[in-house]
Amino acid sequence: MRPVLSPEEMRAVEAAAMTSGRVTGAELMLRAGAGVVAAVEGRWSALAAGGGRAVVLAGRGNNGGDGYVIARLLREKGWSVAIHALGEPATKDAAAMREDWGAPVLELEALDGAALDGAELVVDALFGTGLTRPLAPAVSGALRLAQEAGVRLVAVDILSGLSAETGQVLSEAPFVERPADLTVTFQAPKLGHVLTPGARLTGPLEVVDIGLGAWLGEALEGWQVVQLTGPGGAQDKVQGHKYDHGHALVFAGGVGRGGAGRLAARSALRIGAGAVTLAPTPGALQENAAALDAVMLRAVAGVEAAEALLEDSRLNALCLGPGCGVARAAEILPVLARSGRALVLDADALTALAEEPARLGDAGPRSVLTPHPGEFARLFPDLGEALKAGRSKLEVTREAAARIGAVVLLKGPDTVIAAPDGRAAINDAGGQGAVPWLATAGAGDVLAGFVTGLLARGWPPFEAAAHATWLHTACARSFGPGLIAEDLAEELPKVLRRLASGESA
Ligand SMILES: NC(=O)C1=CN([C@@H]2O[C@H](COP(=O)(O)OP(=O)(O)OC[C@H]3O[C@@H](n4cnc5c(N)ncnc54)[C@H](O)[C@@H]3O)[C@@H](O)[C@H]2O)[C@@H](O)CC1
Ligand SMILES: [K+]
Repeated sequence: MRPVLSPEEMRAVEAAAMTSGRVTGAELMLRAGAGVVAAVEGRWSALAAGGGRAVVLAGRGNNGGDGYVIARLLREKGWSVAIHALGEPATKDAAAMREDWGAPVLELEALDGAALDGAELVVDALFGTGLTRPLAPAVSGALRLAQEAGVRLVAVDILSGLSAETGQVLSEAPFVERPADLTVTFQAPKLGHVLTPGARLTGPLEVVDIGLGAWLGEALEGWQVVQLTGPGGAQDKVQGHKYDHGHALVFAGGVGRGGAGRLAARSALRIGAGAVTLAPTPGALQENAAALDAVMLRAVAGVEAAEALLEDSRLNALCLGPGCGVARAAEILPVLARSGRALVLDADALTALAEEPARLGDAGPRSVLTPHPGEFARLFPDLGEALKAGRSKLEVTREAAARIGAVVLLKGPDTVIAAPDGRAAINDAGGQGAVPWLATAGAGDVLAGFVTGLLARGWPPFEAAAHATWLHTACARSFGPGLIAEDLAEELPKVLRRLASGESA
């Protein structure tokens, strides 16, 4: 796990550092520029010898200021460097760096194919965390030329055109969706690096320490967003009886509709719930019995049977939705909500909730809702619209969680998990660690089962949702292409074994 900052938080960190008097903006800019050059040399050792041709695209703000530093450092290493700038520097520090460059600067409009011909490196220092409006066509046009020339493209802080806040593309003209060959950011990743499409367009990301570590914690007391980069807690089961690890109850549907529930149930068992019971309709008991061994079975016809079953206080985590049927989910949901147990609501349970929005608050603080974007938009139509209109996925998920007082896990290549208190985690599976083969039928049922299993083991809802999400992608990554949902839970032991031995998952 590592912190992910909004542009505003990054500015607060920078301001705290400068207010302390221990570092100046110019010093930070010099460190940033030097960090980019070192990252380029580290990534492409052939470039470390210098002597190549580089084109630096510089904006008018401090991102451009970093560009002037990079240009000067490359020149000192024997590179031939041309700078194409959007205009005169508009900040004091950037102007000072332009001064230190001391050589002519070309206009951005003068960038053409000839200027890029034979170049080994294009440095994009047009806009960084300050981008708030769509790129003008002249700017995206210059970027497009560089992207289409096939020259190595290094983005300073963030690819220009990406919002560091939302990860959305901000551009008036169509934007070439070619990922940067390297993005070098400072001190900590920004939201725009982990939310899609930013995660994909960022390309490989390097985070350079520019000496702001001391102020990170101090300035960000309310800072609560993390990127899931590893397991979210200890894996080990402590010694004990099976019921010391909880007993999960997964509701399933009627005849011929048991697959999703079985996947969820098996996944809950694999992730370590001490016992798991599947509860289909009485008519579907036989077919489920034929397909299950370690997972136990109890038929539940409706409300009364559910209530009777929940008298068993060992059943401590419930899962409603996968393959359950909307009518059945709607009928049983109030019983489960009243029970106060930890509760995962997925699939048909979410559809049932969307049909009766007044019940959204019933879920309760120990619940986790796991919608995909379509379900999310049905549950929270205004937030779904806001998302479509470019509002941050992080913010809408947080708002949804705060509204209903439960954890919301909004799926996608950039799954966002938000707690009602504002904590949030982003699982970036859309960028470098992309696992496209995870988009397969039943994968969501497995995720619901993983969350349920961790809840049964006593994990708090936010941590359970975050950790399950991370393990889910780790399983997909470990299995690789050809994956079907059945493979996910079967891959889990291998992933857990690797984690236990300290290897990466
Ligand atoms: N925050 C920090 O601690 C550090 C920041 N540094 C650099 O400074 C950058 C941020 O600099 P700035 O805040 O000056 O912002 P930028 O250089 O990203 O943008 C410059 C200005 O352009 C304007 N603008 C926004 N969208 C526009 C558009 N579509 N067309 C035209 N103008 C637009 C904004 O007013 C913005 O302030 C970072 O990305 C990073 O590269 C580094 O120098 C080192 C330290
Ligand atoms: K940039």
